[in-house]
Amino acid sequence: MRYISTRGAAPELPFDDTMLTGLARDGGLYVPAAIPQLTSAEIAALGGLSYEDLALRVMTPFIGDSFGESELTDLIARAYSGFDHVARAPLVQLDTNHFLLELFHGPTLAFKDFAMQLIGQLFQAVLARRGERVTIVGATSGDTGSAAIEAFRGLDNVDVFILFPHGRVSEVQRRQMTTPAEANVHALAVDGDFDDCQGALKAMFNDFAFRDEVRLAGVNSINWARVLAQVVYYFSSALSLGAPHRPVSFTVPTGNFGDIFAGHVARCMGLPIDRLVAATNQNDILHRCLSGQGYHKGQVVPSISPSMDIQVSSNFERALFDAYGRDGKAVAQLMEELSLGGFDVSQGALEYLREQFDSGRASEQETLATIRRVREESGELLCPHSAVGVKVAEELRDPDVPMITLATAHPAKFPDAVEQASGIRPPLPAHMQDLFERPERVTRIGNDLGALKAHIREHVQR
Ligand SMILES: Cc1ncc(COP(=O)(O)O)c(C=O)c1O
Ligand SMILES: N[C@@H](CCOP(=O)(O)O)C(=O)O
Repeated sequence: MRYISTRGAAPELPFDDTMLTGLARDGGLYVPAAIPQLTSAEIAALGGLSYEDLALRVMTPFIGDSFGESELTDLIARAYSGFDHVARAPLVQLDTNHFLLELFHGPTLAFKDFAMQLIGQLFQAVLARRGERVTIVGATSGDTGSAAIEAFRGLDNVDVFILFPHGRVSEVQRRQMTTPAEANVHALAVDGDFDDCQGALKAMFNDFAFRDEVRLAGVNSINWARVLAQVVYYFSSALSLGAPHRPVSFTVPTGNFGDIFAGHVARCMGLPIDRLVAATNQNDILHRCLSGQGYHKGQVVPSISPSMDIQVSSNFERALFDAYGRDGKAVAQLMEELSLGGFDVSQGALEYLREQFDSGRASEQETLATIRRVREESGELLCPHSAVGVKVAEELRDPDVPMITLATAHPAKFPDAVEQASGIRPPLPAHMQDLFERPERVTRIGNDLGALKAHIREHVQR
């Protein structure tokens, strides 16, 4: 399996190099040169497997010979051993034909653990094999950062620097990032929003001298391995509800477009998915774009679902690559226009995108009302991101097709919003009970690329 860049001007790579490289050297994102296909009979044969066995079967065609089967089996087993639910991604029923896919049973209580716990294992295996070390820099609106720190804390051959927007993550999220004591963990509170953090990260990748000097690696969904690991739970949940004999739909709380893009990949592999719905909060650039209004940046507005407070949605580039017939030059041109404020999508590309993705948005009041109502009606306590998903799913779903809404985080990560909506303050699980007593270690830093690079150079362990 070879990987190519969405901007068409970077070297093709195998899976392991793609994973270590992160952003392609032409500024694009890596995607498989061709998506592996499964027949209906092959999908049916995946029914009843454990999550780990399913992960092996779904991911192997993308990984090629970068890892042997027994090594990969072992790494997958280690990745998911810290989850607190034997099904890893259990489904619960909310209503007739409406299901919630609980993706928050990993160590940091968000869907990011599915990919990050695995990537932690894959990185360690490749770095040990090659005798290399890397500097991971990540941008986060709250959940990627804590998941990355959890996956890489204490490793000898990795430093991890996490850029998060100061004052714009929940207190639980912040403490998850600032309380680990390991010397290789560096939490940086940036005076800016998530787009500033992600912009700085991409600029670091595009500065080849810096990139090569610190041996920069990325674990945001820039990294194809992140998207790949997330494809698995689309299969596990659809199989539970009768795939491939019965199509299902998904609604995905969306910000950086990585999670829903994983659903798109599952569908391209042959999983019968009827609708893939992107649900946004008031930062609704994706919903506006899919509604035909072009992709034009505005200000990021803080919300009660802070992990989705994003305007420049990184993985949308992967969808645009497909929408523009895999024309890297066309995508590079669009990204150039985006750096100046935005772009209009051509008619043909828009038709493709609208065939693949539906969309909707939830306001702050609608999100709060959904948390309250779902709690009363079903007993399920939603985090605000999952509530955005449920609200949009209820609006758009076809009653005859099972709808699966992704519950992307545990409500205890956002206790203020959940309490405001429901009157219930969700307790942290046992392993995080003392989170508020642990000492914090964080560097406040300006939204300044030079200062960020200087800080990383100074603190990286050589
Ligand atoms: C809890 C939560 N829900 C939803 C999202 C949006 O996911 P994506 O950025 O993959 O669209 C995020 C951030 O990624 C998140 O942390
Ligand atoms: N919501 C994310 C933003 C970064 O997304 P990623 O999937 O590209 O890592 C977060 O919680 O940090």
